[in-house]
Amino acid sequence: MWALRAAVRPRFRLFPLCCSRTAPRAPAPSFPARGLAAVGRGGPGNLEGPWGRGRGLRADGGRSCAGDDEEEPEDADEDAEEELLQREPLLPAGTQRVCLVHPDVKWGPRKPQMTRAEWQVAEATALVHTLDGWSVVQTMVVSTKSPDKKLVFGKGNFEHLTERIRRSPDITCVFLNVERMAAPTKKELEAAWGVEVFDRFTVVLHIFRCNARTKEARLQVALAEIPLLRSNLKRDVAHLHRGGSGSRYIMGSGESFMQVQQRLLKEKEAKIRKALDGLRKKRHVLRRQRTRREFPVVSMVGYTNCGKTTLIKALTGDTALQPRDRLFATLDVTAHAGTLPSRLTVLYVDTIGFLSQLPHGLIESFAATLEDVAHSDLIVHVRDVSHPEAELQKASVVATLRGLRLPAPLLDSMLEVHNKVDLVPGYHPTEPNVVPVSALLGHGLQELKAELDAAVLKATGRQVLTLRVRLAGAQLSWLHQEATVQQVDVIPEDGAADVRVVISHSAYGKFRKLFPG
Ligand SMILES: Nc1nc2c(ncn2[C@@H]2O[C@H](COP(=O)(O)OP(=O)(O)OP(=O)(O)O)[C@@H](O)[C@H]2O)c(=O)[nH]1
Ligand SMILES: [Mg+2]
Repeated sequence: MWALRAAVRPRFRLFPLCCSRTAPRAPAPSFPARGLAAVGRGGPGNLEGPWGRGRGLRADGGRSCAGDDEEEPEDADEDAEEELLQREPLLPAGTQRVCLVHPDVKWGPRKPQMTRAEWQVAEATALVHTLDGWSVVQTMVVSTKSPDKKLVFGKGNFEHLTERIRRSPDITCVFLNVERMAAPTKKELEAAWGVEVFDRFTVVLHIFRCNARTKEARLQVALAEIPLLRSNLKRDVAHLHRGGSGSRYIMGSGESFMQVQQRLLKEKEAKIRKALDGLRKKRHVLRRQRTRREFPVVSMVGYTNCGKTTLIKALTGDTALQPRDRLFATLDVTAHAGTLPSRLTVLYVDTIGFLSQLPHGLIESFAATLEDVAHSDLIVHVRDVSHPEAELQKASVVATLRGLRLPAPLLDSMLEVHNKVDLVPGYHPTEPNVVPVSALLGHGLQELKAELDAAVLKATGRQVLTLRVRLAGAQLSWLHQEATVQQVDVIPEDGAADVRVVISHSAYGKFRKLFPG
């Protein structure tokens, strides 16, 4: 920063010490984005709000996921919401030795673009290892022309695969690396292989369940699960009918078992949407308050595990942030206050990471959370340039952002950060306008902060001005309140001061009106 101080004239000088717009002196605590109103109550160094409470969860309706505490319901609404979150486990408990089966589509319209089977397998393996007690004991990459067919593979390959799985007693389940598996496919594969079979949707959903902390994130996961419950319902009803144990009509209601279950599911979906709507309204109110306080918001987006949380931690010094070497470590959108060289306080929003072929329903369910990205002043796209599939990851993130229909100026002004350069000796970005950093080692952070400063000032229409104010009046304290005071040079003989401020257009307009001349 303090190049600014070097430019000071040899006069008596004051630096702002306690204004609400200056840097928090202690590292600011993190807080869920929906709790941003707290900023308005005492500045970012003095946040209060729900982030201090244990944000535990019962993620799978019975078995709590590692590291979670129970969250106390506060009122009847919360009780009802808790009830919506009680669900059957998606995946079996305990240690699992997984056989990863990857259908390799080498030709045709379903062939994945820009990627190779080995990286898809590596990503699927990383997903499995995210689950406590789960490990991949065998990996089988099997060619197929038509992954949409009921048995996914051609006859010969399928028989060969079945024999290999059947001959391996150490395998406890199979992860079939397809986006979604139809219920009849799952049933037939399980019958043939003699173990449970899961698709990417179920595995990712389970990880989401385990990692979601806030009520909103948990409800969003519950909403994303509805299609899965629907297809399970069809399977269960077919099973009941075949077993002859399901009565076709529920006594007196005139509804079949299937209709009752579907109705209940519809009601559940409506309740979840309503609860989410309530949270969304709260979020809107809080966002309005935040806009009034005019803290610029910088959203960090990027592929999962690229280092978003680590970078925010490095930029803010927020020790509450816990980066982890696992996919989807962050599921709750949280905001963290930091200071730029101009002394401007900004809020960095940590977001859920993206994944190529992330099931659509999941992204849609998280659209409300991602609304914060749409309402930010600047988007920073963090990339892991040490990753062999860095280009594919970039394409996947950009495509997802486009799908969110963000305002064009926001997409156009996006800043790209190349992270983990410490893992690529001699790294030099080939593209212009990108900032190379190592969030872990703290390399390149000053350059990044300078870029962020310029981009935030531009995006928010703020300007750096030097204003002459009278010391006797209220101008100086008004500027401390409504702008970011960078420097005050007192001119004793005039009873005045030259004040350098970062000020928004609207605040400057108010200043001129309040203190004409
Ligand atoms: N070597 C190196 N590792 C890094 C760097 N930045 C982050 N990491 C590591 O990458 C892993 C993931 O970091 P996170 O900050 O949790 O990544 P994220 O993008 O927030 O991940 P999700 O929340 O899961 O999407 C952690 O093990 C970090 O220590 C870096 O600059 N260099
Ligand atoms: Mg994270």
